[in-house]
Amino acid sequence: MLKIENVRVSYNGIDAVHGVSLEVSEGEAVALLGPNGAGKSSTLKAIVGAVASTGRIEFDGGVYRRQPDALARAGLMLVPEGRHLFKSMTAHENIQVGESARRGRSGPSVDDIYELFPALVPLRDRASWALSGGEQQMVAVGRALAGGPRMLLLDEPSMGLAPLVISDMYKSLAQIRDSVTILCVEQNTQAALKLCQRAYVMANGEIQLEATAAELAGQKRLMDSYMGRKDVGGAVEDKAETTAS
Ligand SMILES: Nc1ncnc2c1ncn2[C@@H]1O[C@H](COP(=O)(O)OP(=O)(O)OP(=O)(O)O)[C@@H](O)[C@H]1O
Repeated sequence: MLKIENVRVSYNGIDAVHGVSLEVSEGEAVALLGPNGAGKSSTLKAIVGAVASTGRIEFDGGVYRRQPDALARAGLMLVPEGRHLFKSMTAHENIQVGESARRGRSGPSVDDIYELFPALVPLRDRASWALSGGEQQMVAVGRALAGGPRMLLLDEPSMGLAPLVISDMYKSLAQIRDSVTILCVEQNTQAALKLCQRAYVMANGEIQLEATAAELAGQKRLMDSYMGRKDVGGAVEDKAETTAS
């Protein structure tokens, strides 16, 4: 469904993504893992045309080059890092904005979205700036889902959230996994490997490893070394998994 080949991104002449190729088939949930600065977000931004890039981006059989609107029309939607909600609009209005991008595609109704995120029901009329990080993340995912995506690109859905909130977010994502194809960028390897069937591990702007989630789940030491985590007296120091909201 999504195939990118030899994608390169550079900022002010400095390469951030060095020729990344990856593929996600329809119906799959795939993780793109890696430490800070690996180039994960830049790869997602290149896919949706939010940064200049070179290389080939194929979605649903069509080749796209710097055409963000065309990709959104084709049903590829990004939930960006930091959520980027319309802060003065309510939670409900943000979700309605998503619905207005549906363009005839089928997908979950607004009621379905409240069913997926019941915590949003009493908050629907609250301005988005007054929501917690976890609640804003629910609205951001709900807004993208309301657009009836065929594929969702999720950029660090766990970022800045407390462990229990991450767990709830990932339970909701597991509920939509069978109806939407997913590419999920994460530093929280545990959460992403539970959601996804397969993963790419990225470091220094390159894909270092591709494996099934089951293979990677059994390779904790290897994953920790890729993610730049160190063992502290037997307990693994993992900023991404312990950051509170
Ligand atoms: N707008 C920008 N201008 C200059 N350099 C940038 C810009 N955005 C990202 N970079 C650099 O590109 C490299 C890759 O960054 P990117 O955000 O893609 O990594 P990441 O793997 O998503 O990291 P994180 O998990 O910390 O978000 C980093 O060295 C970063 O400093």
